[in-house]
Amino acid sequence: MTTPDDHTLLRQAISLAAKARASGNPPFGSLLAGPDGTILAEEHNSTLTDNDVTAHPELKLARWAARELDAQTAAGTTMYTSCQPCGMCEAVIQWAGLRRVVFALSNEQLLDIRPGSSRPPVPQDGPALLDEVRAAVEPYYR
Ligand SMILES: Nc1ccnc(=O)[nH]1
Repeated sequence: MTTPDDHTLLRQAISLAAKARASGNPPFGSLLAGPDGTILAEEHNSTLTDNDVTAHPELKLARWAARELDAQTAAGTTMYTSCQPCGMCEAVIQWAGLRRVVFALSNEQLLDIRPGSSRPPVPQDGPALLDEVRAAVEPYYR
């Protein structure tokens, strides 16, 4: 459920998407609104100008929140974003302790506009060297 107040902030995220495009980047924009609704930080996509495929606004904001917000503030902070976060960003939003995301365009709707990015799953080999890795890891948790 989204409210008229959500829509006001969502419109600002959409204007950040336009700003991304004007700066030579794909059109995605996001912002964080704190527990009282004030805007804490804004970002737009900079994947092309930064030459960094991970430079999504959602990721940059979640990392900012992880560094700058205490747990209680993070839990009361909402991310407003022009497009639903991708899997990469969703995980980082979760780790940062944010508890609500409001998006305009869904990932499914984005697929109708733009073909999906084809990044195949990365093969992972392991586990291996259990004794050696346990010696490095276990003392930390004891
Ligand atoms: N939700 C998003 C999809 C693609 N790129 C972005 O920056 N954000």
